Amino acid sequence: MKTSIATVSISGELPEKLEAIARAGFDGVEIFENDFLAFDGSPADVGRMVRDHGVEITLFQPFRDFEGMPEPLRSRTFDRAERKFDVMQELGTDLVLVCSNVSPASLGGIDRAAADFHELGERAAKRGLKVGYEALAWGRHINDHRDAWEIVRRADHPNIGLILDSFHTLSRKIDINSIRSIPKDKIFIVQLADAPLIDMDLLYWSRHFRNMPGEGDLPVTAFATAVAETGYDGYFSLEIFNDQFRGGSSRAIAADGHRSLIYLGDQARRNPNAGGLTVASMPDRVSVKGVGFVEFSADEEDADDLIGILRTLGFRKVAMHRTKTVSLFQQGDIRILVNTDDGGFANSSFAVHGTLAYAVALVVDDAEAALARARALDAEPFSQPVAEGELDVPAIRGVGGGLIYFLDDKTDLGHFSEIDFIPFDDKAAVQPAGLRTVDHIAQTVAYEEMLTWLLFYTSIFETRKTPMVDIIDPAGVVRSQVVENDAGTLRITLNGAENRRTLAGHFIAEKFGSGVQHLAFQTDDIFKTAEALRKNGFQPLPISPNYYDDVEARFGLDPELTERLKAENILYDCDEQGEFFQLYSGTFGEGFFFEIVQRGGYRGYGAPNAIFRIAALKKHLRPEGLPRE
Ligand SMILES: O=C(O)c1ccc(O)c(O)c1
Ligand SMILES: [Mg+2]
Repeated sequence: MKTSIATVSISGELPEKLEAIARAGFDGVEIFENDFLAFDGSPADVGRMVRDHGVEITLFQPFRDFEGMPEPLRSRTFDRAERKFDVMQELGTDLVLVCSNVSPASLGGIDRAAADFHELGERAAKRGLKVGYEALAWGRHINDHRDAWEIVRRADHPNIGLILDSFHTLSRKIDINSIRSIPKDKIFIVQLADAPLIDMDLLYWSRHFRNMPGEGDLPVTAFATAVAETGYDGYFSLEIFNDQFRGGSSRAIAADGHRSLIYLGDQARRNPNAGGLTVASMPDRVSVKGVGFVEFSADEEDADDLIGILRTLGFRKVAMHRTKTVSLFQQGDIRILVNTDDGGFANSSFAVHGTLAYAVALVVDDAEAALARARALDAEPFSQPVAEGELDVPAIRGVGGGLIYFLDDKTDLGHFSEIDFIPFDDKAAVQPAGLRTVDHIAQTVAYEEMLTWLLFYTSIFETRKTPMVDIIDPAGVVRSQVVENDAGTLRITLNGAENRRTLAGHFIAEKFGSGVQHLAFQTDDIFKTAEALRKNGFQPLPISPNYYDDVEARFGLDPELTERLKAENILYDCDEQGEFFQLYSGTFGEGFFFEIVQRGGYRGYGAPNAIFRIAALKKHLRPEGLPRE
């Protein structure tokens, strides 16, 4: 399998697009005619520029409204084709994509179209060129790859073949089994695109909402697997028309595209019938058994405040790092590191972002295998010098440039807190509050980054994403989507902020980037926890009394329970599986906070309560309101 992407998929002028495409590691690029027309250089210049990057031109496209034209239009389309053949030869590519005719002037008829293609094949052959025919989902007569294939079959010419495009097939729910019987040498190239399921006009959906395989809801992997079952092992080429991508970062979008194809190839290769696909093998998606620790970088002053909150939450300092000023706090299975060291990555992170939970350690079966999987999926590895005798924990860069460490029990990594740390006897009088484990980690990102990180987490880790929900902030909408595993041992909520007046938007603006905005811990008894917290001097986030009237009526709660919830500022929700209780801290710094949850079998995250707690958090952060700009 070789990877390619169409220039239309990313933002910028042609040179910037090509730079980003080459840097992301693609083998090939489809040159879109408009990108080429808008560029000042000659076709030969473009061809040279592509090849200088070590990339191949996979095809030139699109050639429109060709087949089935009545005279005199028919002669003119052939003349047009000859002109494009000239350009292709100058560019240095031998394949052109002809998409099915949408012109009202075009005539139907499989044999008429086949005859046109036969003649085009003859002309192309004279120049050593090839023509691939693709059915647009909205083509006037041909809108199904099965019909396009029948035309190609009847054209019966070695220089005429089929181009498959997952969007056109899957958007129309065409049976992908029909692909399996197409001879592989008649499939000239395969284009891939995913899309979110939205009920709208096919053309509009295709031209504005496509996204990378794995980012949307279409069964693109099954499609690619059906293609691979023919024995096809050529290019899989991304052709992504997306308004947001066109305006986004060319490098980031190209990198996402490359990751999406690597992931798709890995999934397809695992199907025994698609074994002919040449894809490097890599370890399985990483199964996460839990959160090993969360590490904050801070200066002394912020660290004092943070440690103050941790103590009221019932955490005790149990160890000190041997060589760095890092303290380890623990409660139940939850470990929090507070790093105030004046060197190393933590310190650089602090210099840029201020106090922040900049690193998360995940416990996996095999840390080296996890790192290998992540690297195969283009994640950036991280390491820094460690003192003699200390552990060099495998790590990658994650959201906002922060770190994800991998710990396992099969090596010394499982004993990091004994190897790198010295026990500490905490004399502070704190009541343990029954906090057992990390329930979820909430990361706030810019809205445009949501798909990037969803793809990052779902491709590297054994997780799934839940549907997106809108969280209403008094100053705007924040989109929220969860990445989680079945066991509930990894739950990450991603919140995409569109403007800086929302709590989430304010956080990333003030922190100079994306990062962990809150940490949620689990307790088995929220009321007992609340009582212990009170004794520790914990200040819960005050919730409006109006909320409790509403919640009592909405769920038909026993008034006595409502009173207890209200007294402790606990929020309530439930689903078919069970009840859910939430208790929040106030904000720390520019909008970071802690959450405590009790979940029976409840699967969600209390989204219906978000509007109330956001209003309360904002009031806590800035009683006078966030700045208006
Ligand atoms: O939207 C279009 O017109 C268009 C053009 C060429 C393609 O390959 C395609 O999938 C769509
Ligand atoms: Mg296409």
